[in-house]
Amino acid sequence: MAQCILIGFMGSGKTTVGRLMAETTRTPHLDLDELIIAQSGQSINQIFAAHGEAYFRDLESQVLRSAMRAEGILSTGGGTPVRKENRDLLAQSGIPVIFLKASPEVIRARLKEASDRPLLRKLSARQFVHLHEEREAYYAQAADLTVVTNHRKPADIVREILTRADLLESKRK
Ligand SMILES: Nc1ncnc2c1ncn2[C@@H]1O[C@H](COP(=O)(O)OP(=O)(O)O)[C@@H](O)[C@H]1O
Ligand SMILES: O=C(O)C1=C[C@@H](OP(=O)(O)O)[C@@H](O)[C@H](O)C1
Ligand SMILES: [Mg+2]
Repeated sequence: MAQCILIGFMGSGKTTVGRLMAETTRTPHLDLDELIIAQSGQSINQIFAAHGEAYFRDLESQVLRSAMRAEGILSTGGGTPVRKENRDLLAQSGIPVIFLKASPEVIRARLKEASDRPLLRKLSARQFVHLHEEREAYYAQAADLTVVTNHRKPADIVREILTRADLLESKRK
């Protein structure tokens, strides 16, 4: 079973923090997007372009189910907790869920050059803020622990999560 699950908006740092946390604790890192890419042999952009978002979401739910059973730190995609089926899986898993929270301004700065987030490309500034607000409600609802990541180094964020090991352990018992 995964040690913990990281959730949060695109650019909140789930992949970066998950990778570093896995390295620090010498456990595997499981990243839903990377698993989907490996399984399908296509990039996230290619999957969205060739098959559409619904197809991607089906793959995501399928990969989530198996990744949760594996040992490691699990980084989800920003859209994972939007599906009720996925939220129910998270809630019933007994695995600690950590919400990496970042403001729209910080996220926009981090993802300014990113070309691998197909959902971002088509959003206006207003729509971006709206989507962020809408999704934060799902993240907050699913989280056992919320860590604000604005203007903090990944190593500092990992340290904070690891100081909460007691809380995280108690959920797994
Ligand atoms: N704490 C941080 N401070 C500054 N930049 C960060 C931080 N965490 C992530 N980034 C950068 O933001 C971008 C998105 O990070 P990523 O880990 O892919 O986020 P997510 O998986 O949540 O979409 C990357 O360029 C990454 O280097
Ligand atoms: O928020 C989303 O709906 C998505 C987030 C992405 O992952 P990151 O949150 O790791 O960027 C990736 O799964 C896909 O582009 C869709
Ligand atoms: Mg990611």
